[in-house]
Amino acid sequence: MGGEVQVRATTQADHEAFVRAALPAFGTVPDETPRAKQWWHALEMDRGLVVEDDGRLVATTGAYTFDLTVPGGRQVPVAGVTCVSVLPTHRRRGLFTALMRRQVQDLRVRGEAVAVLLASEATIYRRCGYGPATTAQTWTVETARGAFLEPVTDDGSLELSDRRDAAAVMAEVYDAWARVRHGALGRPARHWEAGAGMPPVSTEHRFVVVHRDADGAPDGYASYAIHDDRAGGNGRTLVVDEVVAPQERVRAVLARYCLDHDLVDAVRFARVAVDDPLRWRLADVRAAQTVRSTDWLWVRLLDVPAALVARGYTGSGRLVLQVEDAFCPDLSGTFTLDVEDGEPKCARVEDATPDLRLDVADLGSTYLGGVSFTGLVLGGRVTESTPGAAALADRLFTTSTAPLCLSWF
Ligand SMILES: CC(=O)SCCNC(=O)CCNC(=O)[C@H](O)C(C)(C)COP(=O)(O)OP(=O)(O)OC[C@H]1O[C@@H](n2cnc3c(N)ncnc32)[C@H](O)[C@@H]1OP(=O)(O)O
Repeated sequence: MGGEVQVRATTQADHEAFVRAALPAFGTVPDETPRAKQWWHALEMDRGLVVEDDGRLVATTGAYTFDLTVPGGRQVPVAGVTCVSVLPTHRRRGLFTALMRRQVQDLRVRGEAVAVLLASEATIYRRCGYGPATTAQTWTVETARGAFLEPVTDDGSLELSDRRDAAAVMAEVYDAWARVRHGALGRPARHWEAGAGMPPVSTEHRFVVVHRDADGAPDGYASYAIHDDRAGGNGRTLVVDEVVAPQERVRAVLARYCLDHDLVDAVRFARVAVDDPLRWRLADVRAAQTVRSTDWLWVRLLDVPAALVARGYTGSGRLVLQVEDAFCPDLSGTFTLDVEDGEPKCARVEDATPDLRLDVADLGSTYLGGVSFTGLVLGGRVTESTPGAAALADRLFTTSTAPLCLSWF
């Protein structure tokens, strides 16, 4: 293949070829993947893009239609970019770049102000304007050190179920949680139905303990499996995929259930926020060991004013932001952000002197309130032209709890 890279949109008829083209880049074989792990059944083929070489698909990308909960509580429609792949035989010829350019154009035409993704490598996506906006941690707590400082009061009840029987209740509780947690992505019904994702969305077996309030309404769940590695000297570990409950007290009840489980030496909590309050419940504040900490959701603003007015802020203030977007130069510009009692107005301006100069990827990092402007100034990413502008931006943008995304896509 030579000349300009030709990108074309997919249809449903491309589904099998798309999957067969995308999976080798990740080292996965479709025919050998158990049904419970076949996440590709929820792909939206009317949103896919591919490159062909001699009639064969050699590069792919797709997008899911999600809602993202932003600071202030609105749920904003976003593109969940996925399946970015180039066959190993066709790398470093600009196919990825061509796909991502076309995708950004398509998403803007659809009117999506924000795109998000989970990055396989941290070095790929900044060039396309994405910045890391949430962090996911994994904590291990030895059950012998897992006592709480104070008991958690509860007038509800717990019921043990599994992924198959509890799916409808999990979807309901998850939706209630996602509506109140900034950084959360909605989980469309077709993802649960197709088992598209990682546990507990995939249909692999999981124990699911459901919490019900005093009236019997479900208001929390924990999904987990127990790994037995006594032969390897590591004992039994209860591995929690997610503890989901809109109320923190109910999350604590579910965490207590996991820590009290019989015949378990340690509990591993996956997808935990950096500031998860579980740490403060524990009598031994060193008991929760962070065994992994990684960037999770990456954010790319496709329409700066629309994205900035979609979220809420804290207090009042005025900033002029000069945003550089090398990947989409026509999106570069200077914008005023006027916030009054948390409510924003944002406009593109031609002649204002900027308070902060930053790359669109860095604005993406700050969008959900989990990354501070001050940190980015100190790290050499953001230029502060007006003294105190980064501190003002932090007061406006930063949220009192860290954003959290539990989705895998
Ligand atoms: C949301 C998701 O789907 S995450 C999954 C991403 N996909 C994967 O990890 C699968 C394995 N990797 C791949 O399929 C490919 O290597 C891709 C998609 C990452 C890159 O595809 P390519 O077509 O080779 O990229 P392309 O030729 O457009 O490169 C553009 C630039 O990015 C750089 N680049 C490409 N891949 C990487 C990488 N993994 N790390 C750092 N830089 C990279 C190139 O060097 C090039 O830089 P330059 O413009 O300075 O010369």
